[in-house]
Amino acid sequence: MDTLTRLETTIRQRIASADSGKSYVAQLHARGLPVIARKLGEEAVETVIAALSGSDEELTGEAADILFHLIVLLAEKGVPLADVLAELDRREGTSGLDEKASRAQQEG
Ligand SMILES: N=c1c2ncn([C@@H]3O[C@H](COP(=O)(O)OP(=O)(O)OP(=O)(O)O)[C@@H](O)[C@H]3O)c2ncn1[C@@H]1O[C@H](COP(=O)(O)O)[C@@H](O)[C@H]1O
Repeated sequence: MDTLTRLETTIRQRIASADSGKSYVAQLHARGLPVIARKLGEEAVETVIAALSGSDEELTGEAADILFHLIVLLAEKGVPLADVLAELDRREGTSGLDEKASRAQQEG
């Protein structure tokens, strides 16, 4: 099992355990979706700041934080990480520029 899938399994177990005294994930779950979504937004901002003015080490840490909180958000919503990976697989090999051009054509 890869790192992100193992992390998703742990996160889902923590959400199910609902023991917020012992688990940060369970604590986030108890605080609810708006708090988790806000946390993801904060981590995104911190990642941008690290990219623009931080070290590679800081950016690595912030990138890990954002991936972690994204998987918490997906788990909270019941969206499997596998679905996101499948969507990326589906997009594989299609240039973003080609996709954008075909969208512009469809929109007239
Ligand atoms: N990968 C992570 C991980 N990355 C970051 N974090 C936590 O995410 C939080 C990041 O928030 P901040 O840096 O903003 O810190 P903060 O100000 O204390 O956060 P808030 O008070 O605002 O919520 C910190 O408490 C980090 O410890 C993580 N907590 C847990 N995991 C993984 O999740 C698993 C389950 O964790 P628990 O639910 O705590 O058992 C762990 O075994 C790890 O594998």
